[in-house]
Amino acid sequence: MVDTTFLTRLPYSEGLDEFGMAGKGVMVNHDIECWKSNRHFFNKAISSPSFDSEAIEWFIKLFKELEGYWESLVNLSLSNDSLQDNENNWSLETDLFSWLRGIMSDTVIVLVTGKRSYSMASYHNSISPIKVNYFDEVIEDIDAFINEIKIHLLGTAYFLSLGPFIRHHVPFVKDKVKVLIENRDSLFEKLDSIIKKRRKEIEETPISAELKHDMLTSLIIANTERDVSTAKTVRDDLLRPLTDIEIRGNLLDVFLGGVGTTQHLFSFLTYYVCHHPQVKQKMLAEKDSIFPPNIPFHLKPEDLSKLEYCNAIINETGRIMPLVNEMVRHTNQSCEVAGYQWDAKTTFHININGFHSHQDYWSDPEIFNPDRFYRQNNSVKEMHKIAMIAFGGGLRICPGRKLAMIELLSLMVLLFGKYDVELVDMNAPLKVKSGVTTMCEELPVVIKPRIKYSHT
Ligand code: HEM
Repeated sequence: MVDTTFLTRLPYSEGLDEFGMAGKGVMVNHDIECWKSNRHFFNKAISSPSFDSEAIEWFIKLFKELEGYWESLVNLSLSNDSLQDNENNWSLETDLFSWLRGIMSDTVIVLVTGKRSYSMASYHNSISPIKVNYFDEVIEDIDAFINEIKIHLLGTAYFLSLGPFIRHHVPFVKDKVKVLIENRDSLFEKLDSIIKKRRKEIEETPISAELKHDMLTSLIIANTERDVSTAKTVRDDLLRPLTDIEIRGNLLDVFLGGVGTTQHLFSFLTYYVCHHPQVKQKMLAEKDSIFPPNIPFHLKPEDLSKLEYCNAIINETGRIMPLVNEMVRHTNQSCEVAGYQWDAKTTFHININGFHSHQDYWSDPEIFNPDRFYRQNNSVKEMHKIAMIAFGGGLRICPGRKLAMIELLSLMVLLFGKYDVELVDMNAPLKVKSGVTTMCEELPVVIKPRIKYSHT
């Protein structure tokens, strides 16, 4: 029997109801039965082996596209002849953080919707006099969309913590809330339009024809005659097709959870790796031993698990610089925690950084040391299981962690394997903003080809 004492993240909130989030999707869904069925479909849609392969394939394609933009920027500063002569001798100073926003957003959007967005192209066009053309994008004005997601995520706090009178009548607050509601409407309209178009495409596809593997298609066909999957992890009465509003809730959550997170974590990782040359060396040695330089390779899901040290670097980055600062749980029944009795309807705010820097679990917790997670014995693994909660824990653990690891490991292989990445200013502190989450703001780097590396 599963212990459901701490299954709820937040209690019902009339503010979240007004913001269109209460009882929808997975992230802030207070209704356990509804959460269970949404989470079941969410997990199913993003955890199939074909989804993992597709994630890597798209990531490789999008990384190639990114290299094309860098090449175009380098070409602007070198004549064609000198570029030919110096194929391995150019350098590009650029904001890696902005490119990461592009590649991570474009990856999640294509995997979720099955259609392209052009966030990297849009960033390229904003900094280069040479513009690239793109067409057939699933979301017009991708920058506005990504901004709307960020505003919605940060704006949730207003609806959670302020009562209706303050939200709608107090000067300044009411103006901010009005902007947030307009932002919500614009965001929901875009999501609804994506769902409606895909529903129509599916309806027009003959029953005998194979459908795409993207998350949106999986959510639309779930428990309909088109659903070929038999995997069940919830009670039969919860297995019913999802409504468009429920699908919108899931799409919103995958974008809220999946668009910015890996971008920030990879920025932190790059910063720490650049400040620890011995870690960088060990990381490159591992990569080169699995994918030798100058021998073409094609990344596959099973290759990623061989990258034990790269995995350890990601874990250590998530430990020392957790992206999400609080894990929240609300309980509807009285309980005992840490030797104290707690009444029903208590909300617990768990300080993730407190766990990650606790002296009982970690020696020298302020030191960046991926070896803590490298080739651990079982007792260390068990100890770290409760002390390391970068992706949360229990039944509400992050459902996107596998996709996040695929993106992060693939990028480590492709970027650091092929390019030498250095910070522009080694003395500059990492520029971050911290609230419920810690977000990177920029990461100026110099990128050069790794001399002995040839293209794959
Ligand atoms: C480095 C990347 C990421 C980090 C560090 C991260 C971290 C977290 C954390 C700490 C939680 C709270 C878990 C808990 O309360 O126990 C969470 C929940 C969640 N994450 Fe992630 N996440 C990442 C990437 C992603 C991605 C790529 C997606 C989508 C594909 C995603 C979707 C979600 C969703 C939907 C939830 C709510 C789950 C629920 O309440 O059932 N996350 N994440």
